[in-house]
Amino acid sequence: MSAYSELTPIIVLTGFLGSGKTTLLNRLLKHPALGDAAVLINEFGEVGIDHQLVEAVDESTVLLSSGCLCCTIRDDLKQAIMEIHDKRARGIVPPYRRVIVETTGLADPAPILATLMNDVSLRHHYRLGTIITTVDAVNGLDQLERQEEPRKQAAVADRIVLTKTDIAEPEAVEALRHRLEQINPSAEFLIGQHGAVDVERVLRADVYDAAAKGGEVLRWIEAEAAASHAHAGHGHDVNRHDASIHAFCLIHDEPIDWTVFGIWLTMLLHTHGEHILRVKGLLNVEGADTPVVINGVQHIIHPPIHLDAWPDESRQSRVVFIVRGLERALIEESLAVFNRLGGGAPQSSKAA
Ligand SMILES: Nc1nc2c(ncn2[C@@H]2O[C@H](COP(=O)(O)OP(=O)(O)OP(=O)(O)O)[C@@H](O)[C@H]2O)c(=O)[nH]1
Repeated sequence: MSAYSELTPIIVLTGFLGSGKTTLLNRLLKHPALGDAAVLINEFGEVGIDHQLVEAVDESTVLLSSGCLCCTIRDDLKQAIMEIHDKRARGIVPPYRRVIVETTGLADPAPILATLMNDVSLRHHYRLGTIITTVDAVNGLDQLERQEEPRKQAAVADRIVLTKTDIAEPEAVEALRHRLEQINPSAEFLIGQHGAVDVERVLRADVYDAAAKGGEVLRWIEAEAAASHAHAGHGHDVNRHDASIHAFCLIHDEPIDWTVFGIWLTMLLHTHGEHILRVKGLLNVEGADTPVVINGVQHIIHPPIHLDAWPDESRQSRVVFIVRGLERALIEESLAVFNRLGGGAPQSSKAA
């Protein structure tokens, strides 16, 4: 076994759906300390888009799209890290000094931490580093009340990065911070508008100390470690997530009319935003050579981003929805109406 100081730290970047993980990751990867980091990205649902939005995508970026990281963690995460480790040893990927794992927004962090802390083969070469949790200042308080995942994500954090403070009311930011301090008094708080954080502060003393987070966090991790021994190889725990949450992807081959699409999405989020936890897509827009990225979180649509190039060969538009208690058929029907009126929206859908 290597000396502790020689172990490669694994930074975990977590935070609820749409809270700004990928935005922050892109900023972190520009910092010299993290420029060579290996990155593992996990998405909820079959069709991943995030890895296409991380700017420094290369052989050191691995997409774990087979499901939710916290469910398949015992095999997939370990396997992905060991594969990249092996590639580093054989010179197939450039040497890296850190690994960053971006979880899904729906991740329960406990099994992830349990694996990174306790897996015998990982422990030979890796150690858990800083846990960074992004919390959306606009939707965060509501998400903390409604869902268990964001509460756990906040509770395990070393650093909590408050995002979207630029579009939130100052009183709302204060109330959110107060709630987060109750959940995790040991975390250091940072403001990270559009991912702009003090990276030195984020990385300082990157040794994870579960004991400092309070008894509850230790109990979660120990329970996961015990469950991992009891159920080795059992795979996905269907009860881990609220069964009313599901993801699907709409795909469209022809270029999309931007104005009509914008009206449809605005109306959809206005009416059903409470149930639309996340929508993100890569659009082939009429008259544009390169794709437009759209992002929505509940009732909010973020400004679209024009990419400089397509991330892959496909020129299809892809829009991923993660919804709670909303039927896919409802969105498809609304699309059908839209298509009859204006045309040009995604038509087919793929379950995830
Ligand atoms: N105004 C504002 N928008 C932000 C900020 N941070 C992120 N965003 C926007 O929020 C949207 C979602 O950001 P992402 O980085 O994709 O969020 P994520 O947590 O990776 O999303 P999932 O992987 O789907 O959970 C994007 O449109 C971002 O541009 C911020 O500080 N201020």
